[in-house]
Amino acid sequence: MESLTIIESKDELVTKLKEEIEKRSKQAIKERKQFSIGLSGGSLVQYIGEVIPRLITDLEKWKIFFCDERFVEESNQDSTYGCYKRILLDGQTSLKEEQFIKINTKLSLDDSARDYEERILREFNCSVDHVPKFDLLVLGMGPDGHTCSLFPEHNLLKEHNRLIAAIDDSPKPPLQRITMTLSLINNASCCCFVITGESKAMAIKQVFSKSLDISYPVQLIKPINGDLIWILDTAAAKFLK
Ligand SMILES: O=C1O[C@H](COP(=O)(O)O)[C@@H](O)[C@H](O)[C@H]1O
Repeated sequence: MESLTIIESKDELVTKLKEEIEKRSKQAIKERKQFSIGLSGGSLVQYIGEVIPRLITDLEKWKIFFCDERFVEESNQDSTYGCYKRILLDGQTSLKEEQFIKINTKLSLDDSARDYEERILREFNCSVDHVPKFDLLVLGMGPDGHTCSLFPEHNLLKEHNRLIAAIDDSPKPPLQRITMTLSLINNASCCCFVITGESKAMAIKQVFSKSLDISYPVQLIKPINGDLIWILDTAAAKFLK
């Protein structure tokens, strides 16, 4: 199933995202007693920070992963985990640090990517030849059509062997990052994009024109056996009819 919702205000966005997360978490917890969610960084952090404290869900059963992460210490303002930690831990919610599966920045970049992949496999009780199935990945998009740390025309778009990969030449700072690859992302039960702001409008127009001439990484997100949800604000959707 693919759906598109265009929202008028931040309150409406938070409500829509809350509905999706609540629905998916209830179903996963009912079926498997655990909910696995992957979060992105950037502008999404503020929305997730408003959604999670309002959710009716069993937060204890959550495992939170990162769709991509900047390879910096968590005290650095670029750290996605660091941003979530400041708004979700320290008493704002009942979430605990152990529920976050995060990268180890004490290792080298490549070892950290391998270590993060192994941790994910362990959390899902998967062997190396099985691809974990996340219940929900919440994704963003940059004005250049990148998602996670998968950038236009980058070699990582052709990575089929790894579930997690390192990038040390990111066109958007910081240079070093760790990201889910397309194989892992497209195996999720649901990929939900949250895209806001006028700077994304041209890329959105081209993505929805389904033109084969343009190749944005977001166009490669097609869950094999799952749902694809687009939540856009009116600014990002301004060229859509
Ligand atoms: O660098 C990143 O950018 C994308 C998009 O961020 P936004 O601020 O334009 O929404 C984000 O989804 C990704 O996680 C992040 O590392």
